Amino acid sequence: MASSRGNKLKDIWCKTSMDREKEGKGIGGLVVSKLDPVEKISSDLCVIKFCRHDKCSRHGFLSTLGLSADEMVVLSGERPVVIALCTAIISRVTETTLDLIVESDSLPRLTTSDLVLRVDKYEGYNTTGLLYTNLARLMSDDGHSQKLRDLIINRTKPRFANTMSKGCIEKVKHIFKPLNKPQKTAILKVLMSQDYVLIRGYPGTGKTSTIVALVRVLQTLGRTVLLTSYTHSAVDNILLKLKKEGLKFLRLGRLSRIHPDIREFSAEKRTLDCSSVSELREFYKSQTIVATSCLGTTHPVFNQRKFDVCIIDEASQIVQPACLGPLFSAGNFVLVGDPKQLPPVVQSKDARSLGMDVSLFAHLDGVGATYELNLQYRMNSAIMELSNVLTYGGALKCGMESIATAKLQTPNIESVTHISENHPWIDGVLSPDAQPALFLDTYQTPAPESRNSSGLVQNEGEARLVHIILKCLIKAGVSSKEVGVIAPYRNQVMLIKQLLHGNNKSEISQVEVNTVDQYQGRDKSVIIISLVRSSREINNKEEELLKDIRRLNVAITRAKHKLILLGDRQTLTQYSPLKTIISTLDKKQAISFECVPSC
Ligand SMILES: Nc1ncnc2c1ncn2[C@@H]1O[C@H](COP(=O)(O)OP(=O)(O)OP(=O)(O)O)[C@@H](O)[C@H]1O
Repeated sequence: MASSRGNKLKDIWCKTSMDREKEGKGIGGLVVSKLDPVEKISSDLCVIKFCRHDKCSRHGFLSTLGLSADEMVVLSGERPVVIALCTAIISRVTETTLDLIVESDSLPRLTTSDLVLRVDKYEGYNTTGLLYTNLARLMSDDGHSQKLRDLIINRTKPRFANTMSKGCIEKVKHIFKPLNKPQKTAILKVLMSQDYVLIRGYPGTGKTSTIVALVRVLQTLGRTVLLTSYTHSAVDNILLKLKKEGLKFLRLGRLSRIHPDIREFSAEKRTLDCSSVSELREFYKSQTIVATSCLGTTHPVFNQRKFDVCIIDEASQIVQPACLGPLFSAGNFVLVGDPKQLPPVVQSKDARSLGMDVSLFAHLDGVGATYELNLQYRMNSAIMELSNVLTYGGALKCGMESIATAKLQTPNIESVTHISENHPWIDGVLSPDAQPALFLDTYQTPAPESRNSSGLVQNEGEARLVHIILKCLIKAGVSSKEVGVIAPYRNQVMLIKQLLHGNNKSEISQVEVNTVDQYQGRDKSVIIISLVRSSREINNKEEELLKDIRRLNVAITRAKHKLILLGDRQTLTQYSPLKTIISTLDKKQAISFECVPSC
């Protein structure tokens, strides 16, 4: 079903109107009728009468071509080609005319002289259809699309105003107070921007806090804001903080996808008092902060109005055609992300090799509008150092001394003593003077990788070791909510979960076990990473995950106070990112030692 719907949508782009007509799915060669072409039926809607173009070679009655009253259609230009000018409802089809109900705002686009049109049955949009629409809009003739083409395709240098008025700065001074210098600079640059700004936020550097401050600043200065991200949870993550700051906003999207604490701001709830179309229109026009997902920009409000600034969070994880959607609705845009963390998820290797996983952020990075947030408030200095060696070359810095020196708190460490008698290595992991970042080498341990019945790789020895470490951490007084386990392979995640969930009520079963992708944007006091591979055998797909610097960077930067990497040094040092990490830990005597999972 899904694929047939997708194919039908593709047909609007790929099939001629003649072909669509033969299938009963469209009519081409249409022009606005010269006789009574437009009838106004309300303040917002009108009926436009279409007929065949004089020179159209197709004959036969329009009423026999398969389209009928009340059906929804997409109107496009056939000559010149302009895909998806607007949607319309068929009001009447006669032998020679087709009457369509359209929003009055669309009228100027449809009544352009010499425009020959086609209509296609609207069969619902899926994501792919929307992505194609965004690309088609980028190619359209209007000034805004042309500006976006210049900036995105030609990578024209974005423009900035030279100064900002003192009055403006005075008005927002109080919002700037708690921010650090890079955060302030980034916001000032947005205020001076005439095209776009990229805010590259390293892990834990306060991207969300900066967005929240930026929205407050823009609102104080009377500018309108469109706030988006690819996922609903990322949008609501910021909205929850805006709500805390006492800001009012409009959240578009299906109620079921909106965080329960944000639903009071949904369009559904906030328009309850509107009793006419014009009241609704006024309501939507008056909102200064509107938030939705990137795919939610199909809402009619985006045809009616533009925003001063569009902010897209987690932009380095969004494929370009999806990221484009909100940009058509704002004069200026801000992308927030970090191309050195997870890229957009693109399953197809061919698509990746053609650049589908290059986000708009990564594409525009380096053109001259990137501002960095590099002061982080998450990791202690030992963990941060690993990320610097792997990725940031020393640019990542601690925002506060107390963060740099923070240690894992283990108030009941004495109760672990009897376990560490059997497992002396536990002392090296958990004692108060143990290193904050560790690599446990399982090379001489019974921890070989194996395959489950479906051939997926796993490592039972490592899973048992994770279990022992977790038991000790919890006994030592660390809350299970503050510990996270990461594995690169889903099967290992399952295996560890099964081991922990033996007793559903135990605290250990509350520990979160997941792949890296599920952890982006979050942190835990302790992170244990089970690296699984312990073999020279090569499997390309499995290798890809271990070679991926960005994935490893995200995994290690989730830990605030303690990071424990678990794996077979001989195997893992074949992969250059892991080799870098393991040799950095060696240099610092932050140990690589043998452990025996005998319990
Ligand atoms: N200027 C600042 N001074 C002190 N603390 C700050 C500052 N900016 C952010 N923080 C703190 O840093 C922590 C991380 O902030 P935030 O959640 O905004 O980061 P983030 O960059 O969105 O994180 P992620 O890397 O997970 O996306 C929060 O506890 C926040 O209060």
